[in-house]
Amino acid sequence: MSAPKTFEPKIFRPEDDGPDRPRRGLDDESLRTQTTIYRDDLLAGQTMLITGAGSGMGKAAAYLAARLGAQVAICGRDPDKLDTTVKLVREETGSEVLAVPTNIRDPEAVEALIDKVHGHFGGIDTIVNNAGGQFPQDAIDFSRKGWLAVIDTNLNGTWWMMQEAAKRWREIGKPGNIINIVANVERGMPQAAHTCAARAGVIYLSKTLATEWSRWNIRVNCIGPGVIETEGFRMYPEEALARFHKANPMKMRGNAWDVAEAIAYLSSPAARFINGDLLIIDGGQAQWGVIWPAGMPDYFSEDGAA
Ligand SMILES: CCCCCCCCC/C=C/C(=O)SCCNC(=O)CCNC(=O)[C@H](O)C(C)(C)COP(=O)(O)OP(=O)(O)OC[C@H]1O[C@@H](n2cnc3c(N)ncnc32)[C@H](O)[C@@H]1OP(=O)(O)O
Ligand SMILES: NC(=O)C1=CN([C@@H]2O[C@H](COP(=O)(O)OP(=O)(O)OC[C@H]3O[C@@H](n4cnc5c(N)ncnc54)[C@H](OP(=O)(O)O)[C@@H]3O)[C@@H](O)[C@H]2O)C=CC1
Repeated sequence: MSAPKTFEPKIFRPEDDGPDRPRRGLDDESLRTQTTIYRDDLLAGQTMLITGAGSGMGKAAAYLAARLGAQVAICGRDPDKLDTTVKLVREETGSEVLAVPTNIRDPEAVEALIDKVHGHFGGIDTIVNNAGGQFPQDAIDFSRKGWLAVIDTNLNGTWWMMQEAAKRWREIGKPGNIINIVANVERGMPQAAHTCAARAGVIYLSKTLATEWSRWNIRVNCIGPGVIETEGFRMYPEEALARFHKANPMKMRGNAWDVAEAIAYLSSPAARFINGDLLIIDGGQAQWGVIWPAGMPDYFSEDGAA
């Protein structure tokens, strides 16, 4: 008879696993060597604003966009992280990225950001709402502040960006393209209920706006990543991370480049007739597995109580 298990998830803070955790995700050296199927000038003449681009998928997307000829503006809260993207792009492409430290939760700061990018580049063609995140916890234990932080970042912050961008596009009579990075939430996700609520909100907001805003030639689409190995993995305990890839039938983790290439596609002329859609990039996780971002409680294990 197997020994009884005692695992119950508890609050996990990124520092709990110690300072020596492996750094995850594509580092600058790996980004520099990524290849792409796209032609060099695919995005030439286009200006893109990418949020949360000091790390992870946002950084990869900014770098790829610049490589494909786009003018790129980025934001995030931490200016030092943004600087690493500016430096990478400058060294690899010779282009200057406009970095504007901004908290997307602050609607006035978002308005100023849109103003600044318009002023600097003379317009914006594509906005990528990638900034976001959450912490893993059973919903019943969410603090009020924690719930509000996740909803405010992922739902409200994304909305402020969309509305400010669209108001400007309507005002100047120019077309627009919005790409929202959400998550694969179709079947919900235990220990991530706050983010599921926010992301589902963004998905259905996007589908609605794709209709309302088509009269101004503004397209709105979402990308739903599954398990994509990035710096963001620090938010999860090692024990949970060790199982993440088992949630998809390919039993692998995607990387930031997988998502960056999808962003480039949705930004390109090839996507001109795609509107209101959700592109899932998850290796088939939606049809197959489940993730427990804080670790699976005994109750749900095969030999757990039921
Ligand atoms: C998409 C797929 C789904 C998750 C499924 C996972 C599978 C897919 C793999 C990866 C998915 C990813 O998204 S990876 C990307 C992850 N990247 C990120 O999450 C980066 C950005 N995240 C954040 O900034 C934070 O997590 C977030 C809470 C959203 C905002 O933080 P802020 O800095 O504004 O706020 P804080 O001051 O830190 O926290 C505010 C309150 O939130 C609560 N709080 C914060 N951290 C907490 C913690 N670890 N455990 C409990 N509670 C916590 C506390 O009540 C805090 O108040 P006090 O008690 O007073 O402090
Ligand atoms: N990695 C994965 O498997 C998955 C990720 N996602 C989502 O994809 C997006 C990118 O994640 P990923 O690259 O993995 O993780 P990262 O943590 O590397 O990236 C998230 C970025 O968002 C920025 N950010 C967070 N809050 C704010 C804010 N209030 N204002 C402005 N910027 C903010 C962060 O920068 P700073 O701290 O400087 O503000 C950070 O650079 C996130 O929305 C994430 O939740 C969804 C599904 C799966």
